[in-house]
Amino acid sequence: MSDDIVMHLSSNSNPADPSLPSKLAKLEARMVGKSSSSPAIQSGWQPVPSVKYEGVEDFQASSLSSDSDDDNGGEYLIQPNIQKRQRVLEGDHAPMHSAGSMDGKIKATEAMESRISPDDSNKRRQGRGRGRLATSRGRGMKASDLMRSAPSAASTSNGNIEMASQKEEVSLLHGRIATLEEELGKFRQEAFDHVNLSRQLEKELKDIKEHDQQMKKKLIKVLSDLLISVSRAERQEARMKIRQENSRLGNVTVIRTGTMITEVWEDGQVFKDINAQLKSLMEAKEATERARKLLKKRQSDKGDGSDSSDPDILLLDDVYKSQLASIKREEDNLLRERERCELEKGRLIREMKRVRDEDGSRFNNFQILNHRYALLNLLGKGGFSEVFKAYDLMEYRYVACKLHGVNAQWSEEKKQSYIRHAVREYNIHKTLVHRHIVRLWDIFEIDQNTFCTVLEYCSGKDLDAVLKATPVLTEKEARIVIVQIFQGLVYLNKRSQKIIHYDLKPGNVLFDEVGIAKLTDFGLSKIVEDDVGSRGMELTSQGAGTYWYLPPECFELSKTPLISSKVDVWSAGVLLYQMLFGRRPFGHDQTQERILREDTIINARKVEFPSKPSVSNEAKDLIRRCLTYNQADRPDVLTITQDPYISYWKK
Ligand SMILES: Nc1ncnc2c1ncn2[C@@H]1O[C@H](COP(=O)(O)OP(=O)(O)OP(=O)(O)O)[C@@H](O)[C@H]1O
Repeated sequence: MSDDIVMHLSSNSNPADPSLPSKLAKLEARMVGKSSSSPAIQSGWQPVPSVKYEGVEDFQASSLSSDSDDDNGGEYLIQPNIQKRQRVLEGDHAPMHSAGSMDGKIKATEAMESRISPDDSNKRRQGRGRGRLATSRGRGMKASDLMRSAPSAASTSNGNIEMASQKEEVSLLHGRIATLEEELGKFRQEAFDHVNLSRQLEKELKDIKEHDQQMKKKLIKVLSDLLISVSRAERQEARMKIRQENSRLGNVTVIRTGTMITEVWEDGQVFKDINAQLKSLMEAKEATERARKLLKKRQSDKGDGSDSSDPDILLLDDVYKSQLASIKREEDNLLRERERCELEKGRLIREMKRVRDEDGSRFNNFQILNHRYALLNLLGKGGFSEVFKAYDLMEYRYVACKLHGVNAQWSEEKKQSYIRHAVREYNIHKTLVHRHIVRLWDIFEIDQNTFCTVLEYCSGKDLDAVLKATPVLTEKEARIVIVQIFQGLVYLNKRSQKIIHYDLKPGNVLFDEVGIAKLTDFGLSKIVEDDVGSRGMELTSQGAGTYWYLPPECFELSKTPLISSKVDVWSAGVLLYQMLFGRRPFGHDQTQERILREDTIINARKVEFPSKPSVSNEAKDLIRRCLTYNQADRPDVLTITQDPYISYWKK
């Protein structure tokens, strides 16, 4: 039996359709009442070969179509079924009457329905059922017409058996339909439940999202409150420490001379104590030297040299000598202690300046910038900027917020030039991603005169602070730092767009919490354009930079200097020298102005090394190569980094 038949029956099994029971009743009545007097049986039935009666579908069609002409055509209705029955008995399996095959069809239909939505399948089933019904009727009409013209040859008993089997089959189908409808109902209920569940889940998701948002807000509030209270505590501690150090190391006092008020530094107790001890040592030294002189005089006054072996005199002389040696030792200790205190004093002065700058900053009250960066304490103040430690509330990490202030008094032209400069720096810096280069995360405007760049936070000191605290590093430490600096420079020179840093100095080398060195401040950097030849690019910002660290070509006045990565090689050489010897190779004690006036760098033809501390020849050779006076002879970044002293990590 085809799917269509199942559909057809299913559509007719609808209790709302009363026609099926009446049709069945009619069918039964015909079979019972008319079969014995059937003329077809009397005259003998002749099969009609041209009529195709294959399966129930056709039987259904003919039986359904026959309900309108039961008076004259009923006797023929069973004929095709006898024929079919004969075929079945003969082994023709084409028509699918058996319950087994019905079952198979129904199962296939169910399987199909399970793959499509119950509603859809139901609709389709009903639609197809109706369509097939109309078609079957059409075909049924033709069949019955033909049958009317054909003589019937079936016996009554055969007809009864056939009818009984049809009835059974119909009731079976009714049962099936009822099961299917029941299942359909279940599917519908399930679908309804799923829709409800998905609505409920959607609502729950929305609630969770809202809750998440609220929690996030709370978290940010708790986090920033916590950060603020830690920062407040740090501020208090810093000020308390300064007060303690002030009495020990010194403080700023105000001196009034007429109408002029000047601030001067007054040393603290530790310096007074050391100086007093040095003074008394000096006095003791002088007294001992005086006594020794007297002894010598007594010896020479006698003139006969007889006392030269006088044990008393010999002993006294040794006592004086030993006393002088002891005084010298103490003096040396005190001088070393004073030097150490001087370094502490320097640190205190910088910290006092930082705190003063922090108190004077308009950003000192823990603002949250750009709804994201919680400003904490001031790290330091540069020429036109303040750098604050901050916390990124979105990425959950510390950052350094550099606040660039454009002076409101500046002319519009100067403001624009400054902003252009900063944006240029940002555009260069933001593309740099390397372990030895400070990352630039973000830039945004705060108000008309202020904008902020957000940098990777380096919690260690910068190299300038390190060298102020410990002017001479061991060679091993110095080498580790310079190797990292060169690695950063190699990165800048291996990009498709090469960059000259141009402002390498201790203040622009930062350290993170685990001591990794990173280059920062690309404010004076130059992008080396593709068309620049091997001789270098024009230096358009002559005069900028820190002169102790710049090579001779940057001071060329007769023509526009041509520069290359060799500028950074020179600066790195100066840095290595300074780390090893505690001073810069050229113009160490000179001011920037004096370096220019006296052409210090223009005359820096040969580098000299102090005898102390002792440094390896490899280090000295590298410094000499970096500080090659003639730019043409000086190696560039990629060449100098082949030096074994720098490439030692490859061993
Ligand atoms: N990314 C950072 N992480 C931690 N500290 C930083 C960071 N950037 C700068 N600082 C610190 O902030 C202070 C000021 O930095 P800034 O670069 O403004 O100073 P500068 O180099 O002295 O000034 P200028 O750029 O005007 O020469 C310095 O002490 C520096 O160590």
